[in-house]
Amino acid sequence: MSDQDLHDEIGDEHFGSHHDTPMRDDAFDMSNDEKIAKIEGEFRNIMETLGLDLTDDSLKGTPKRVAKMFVNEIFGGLHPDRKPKMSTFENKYKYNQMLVEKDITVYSTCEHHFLPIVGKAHIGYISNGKVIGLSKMNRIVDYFAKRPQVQERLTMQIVKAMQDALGTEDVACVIDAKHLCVNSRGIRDIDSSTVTAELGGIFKTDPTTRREFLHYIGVHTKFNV
Ligand SMILES: Nc1nc2c(ncn2[C@@H]2O[C@H](COP(=O)(O)OP(=O)(O)OP(=O)(O)O)[C@@H](O)[C@H]2O)c(=O)[nH]1
Ligand SMILES: [Zn+2]
Repeated sequence: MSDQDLHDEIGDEHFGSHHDTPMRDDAFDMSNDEKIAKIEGEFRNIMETLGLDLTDDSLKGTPKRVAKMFVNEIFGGLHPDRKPKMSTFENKYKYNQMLVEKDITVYSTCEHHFLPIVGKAHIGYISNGKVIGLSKMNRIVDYFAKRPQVQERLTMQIVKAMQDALGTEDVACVIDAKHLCVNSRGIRDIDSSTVTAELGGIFKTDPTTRREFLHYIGVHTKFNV
C-alpha cells in the first residue's frame, strides 16, 4: 500500500493533526514480526548493559517477552489496523438525553518514562441521530491507551474518535489516572493523580449539561461549577 493510500484509509489521525500521536512516515514499513525481532535484540543489549546475565533461566526469555509485549500488547494501538469498528445504529428509540459510560479502565504508558498510567475514563455524549454500541467506548479507550501517551492527548483522541463516529460535537471525556512516573519514582508522590477533561459541543457551552455529566461520573471538584 502506498503512503497516500494508507493516509486516505486511516485519515489525518496518524498524519499530523494536533490529536496525533507523533509517528514517522515509515512507521508501518516493517512488519510486526520484524519489529519484534529488532526490539528483542535491542532490549537484550539494554539488559546486558545493565550487567544482567542473559544465560540465567529466568532472564533469557525476557528480551523476546518484552518485544512481544510492546508490539502486540501495550503499544498494540499504534497500528491503525487495531482500531475498533465503531458500530453505530440509528437512534430508533428516540432517547435524546445524555448517555454516560463511566469507570472505563485505562491502562496506558507514559511516553516520557515508559511507565504505566492507570486510571478511569468517563465518556458522555448526546445523540443527534446515531447511537454507538456501549462496548465500543471501552474499546476506543483501550485502543488509544495502548500507545506511548500523555494523558491530555489520550483524552482528546477519544473525544475526536467518538465525534467522528457519531457525527456530533456533543461528546465529553474525563480521565482520572495515576502516573507511575510521578508515584513510584522522581517526586514519588504516591497519592497524586491527574484529571483531564475534553468537553466538546454542548458540554463546553452549557454549564447545566456539563454539571449533569460531572454529577453522573461523581466528580465534585472545584471545576464542577
Ligand atoms: N503534561 C503531561 N506531563 C506528563 C505526563 N506524564 C508524565 N509527565 C511529565 O513529564 C515530565 C517530564 O519531565 P522531565 O523533567 O523531562 O523528566 P524528569 O527529569 O524525569 O522529571 P521528574 O519526573 O520530575 O523527575 C515530568 O514532569 C512528568 O511528570 C502526561 O500525561 N502529561
Ligand atoms: Zn512519565
